[in-house]
Amino acid sequence: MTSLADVAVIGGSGLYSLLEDAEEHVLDTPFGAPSDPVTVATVGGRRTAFLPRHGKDHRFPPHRIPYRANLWALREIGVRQVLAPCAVGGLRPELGPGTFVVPDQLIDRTSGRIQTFYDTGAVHVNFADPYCATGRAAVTKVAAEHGIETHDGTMVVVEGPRFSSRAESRWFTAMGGAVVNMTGHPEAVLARELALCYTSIALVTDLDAGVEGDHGVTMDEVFAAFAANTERLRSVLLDVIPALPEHPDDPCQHALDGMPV
Ligand SMILES: CSC[C@H]1O[C@H](OP(=O)(O)O)[C@H](O)[C@@H]1O
Ligand SMILES: Nc1ncnc2[nH]cnc12
Repeated sequence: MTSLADVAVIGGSGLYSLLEDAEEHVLDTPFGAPSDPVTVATVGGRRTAFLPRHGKDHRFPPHRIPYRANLWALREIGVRQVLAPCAVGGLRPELGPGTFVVPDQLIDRTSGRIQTFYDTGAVHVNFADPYCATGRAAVTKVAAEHGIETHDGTMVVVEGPRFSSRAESRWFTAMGGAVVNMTGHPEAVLARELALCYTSIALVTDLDAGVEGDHGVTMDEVFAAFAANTERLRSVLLDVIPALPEHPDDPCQHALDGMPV
C-alpha cells in the first residue's frame, strides 16, 4: 500500500476525533479490523492518521481493544511515529487532575492480553526504554511553549476494566509508579515490535485510590476531568505533530534490525 501518513495519533478515553477535513480509510489486517476506520488529514504539513483506540463510540473496553490490528493498520499505511494520548490516575499527590505526564518507563500489570505479533521464531525486541526519546522531547518542548509543565515518570498499566484497590494502588506507588492506566500496554510493545516510535502523553484525570482518602476512583470523574482538559491536550498534540522529525532515526526505528522477520 502507498503511504497515507507517517505520523499517527491513537486517541483514548474522551478523545474520539482530532482531524478536520479528514478522509476515512476502512482497513483490515491479519489480526482483524482496527477499532474504527482510520482518518487521515494534513497537520502542519504532515500527513497524519487518527484512530480512537476504544472506537469513536467507546465500544471497546481496555481489555478488548484490538491492539494488534490497530498498530498493524497504522504501520501498513506508512506510519513510523505514534503519539498516544491517554487518561491516567495519579499515584502521587503532586500529580493531580490536569497534570501532564510524559512517561519514560512502563510497568506491565496486565494479564491475558496478547502482546506480540511474532508467534514463531526468535524475535525478542529491546524494551529497556519503552518510549521514544525524540517524541518525548518534542512533547515536553511543545507543552512548555503552551505554558504546560510536564512530568517524567513510570506508567503502571493494569488489566482493568476495574480500577485498582487501595492496597494495589499504594503498592504501585511504592514500586515507583507515577501514573496508572489500562491501555498503555500492549500498545507500547506492539509499536516497538513494528519498529515504530511511540510516545505516550498521559493526562491525569484523578488521584488513584491509594492516594486519595475517601471514595476511590469513578468513571464519571475520569471523563469529567478529561473533558475539562481536552482542548489543552488537543492543541499540544496538533503542534507536536509538525515538530516530529520527518526522517526519524531513533533506536525504536531499528528495533527489528537483525531479527528474522
Ligand atoms: C474511562 S475510565 C478508564 C479508561 O480510561 C483510560 O482510557 P485511555 O487510556 O484509552 O485514555 C484507561 O486506560 C481506561 O481504559
Ligand atoms: N485511576 C485510574 N486507574 C486506571 N486507569 C485510569 N484511567 C484514568 N484514571 C485511571
